Amino acid sequence: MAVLSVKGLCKKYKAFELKNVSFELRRGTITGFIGRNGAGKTTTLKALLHFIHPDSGEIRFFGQDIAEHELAVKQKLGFVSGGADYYPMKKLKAITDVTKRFYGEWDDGVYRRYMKLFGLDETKTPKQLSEGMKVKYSLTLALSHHAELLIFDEPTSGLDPVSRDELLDIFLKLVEREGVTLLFSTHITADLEKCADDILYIKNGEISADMPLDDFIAEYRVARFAGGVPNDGRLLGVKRERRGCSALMRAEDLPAEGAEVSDATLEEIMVHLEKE
Ligand SMILES: Nc1ncnc2c1ncn2[C@@H]1O[C@H](COP(=O)(O)OP(=O)(O)OP(=O)(O)O)[C@@H](O)[C@H]1O
Repeated sequence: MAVLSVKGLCKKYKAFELKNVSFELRRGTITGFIGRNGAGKTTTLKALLHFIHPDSGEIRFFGQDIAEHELAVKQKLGFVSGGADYYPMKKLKAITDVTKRFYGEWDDGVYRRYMKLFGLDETKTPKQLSEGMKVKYSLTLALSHHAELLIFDEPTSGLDPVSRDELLDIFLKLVEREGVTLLFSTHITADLEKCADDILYIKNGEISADMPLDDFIAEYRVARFAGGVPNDGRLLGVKRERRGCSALMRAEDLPAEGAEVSDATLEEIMVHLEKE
């Protein structure tokens, strides 16, 4: 049974549409949710959790339909989208006390451990925290009730490189030791190369790739040209570089004439594909 199964999720706004989004998450895996600004990542994540109401689609967490079992499902979930901006003038301790009442599996020991690790002080208010610290506090709340599935919207974007690395280590440990499943959106593709098993790639409201990260990366090569680019239909997303040009090629295609061909990073694949 999939930890999360999404079928035909649709949501229409005036100038944007989430089109028939379908995917599944396997237990004990990390999935990176990628796509350009405005591609529909936050809309998808919020619609999954019914923070916004989808127009149609079936969403099942742990085999249960969220529309029918919302409270039971949310007990087993940790969700973070942005920092703690609610109750800006309340002390963290007061916010924690309210939050923990909701969760049957709340674990004060785990909470204290993350508060200490992230250097958070309970006597402060969200207003007194930096953006990165607000995210860390939201993550602490999400990580303190033994959630089986964690869904985070850009959890690393406001963090310094050391904190980002620490957080990715936490993700890997949670998966390894507790079999937790994680879905998170990010623009920092290097983070995914460090920890993701699978990627989910959304383009203009539609899923354009859903597969193991290693397979996705293995599908492509980067071809670099010192001079002009040959007129070759197999070259994808040609772009100018400081010296010459580069393009993406499918790995099964023959190297283009005059090109220096190398493995592609996830960032290179995205940048070139988005030019198509
Ligand atoms: N409440 C809303 N009403 C109308 N349009 C909306 C609403 N919320 C989001 N949108 C539109 O939906 C589109 C997708 O937005 P979304 O926030 O899901 O993108 P994203 O992939 O998360 O982008 P980013 O990487 O910038 O966070 C955007 O064009 C946005 O303007």
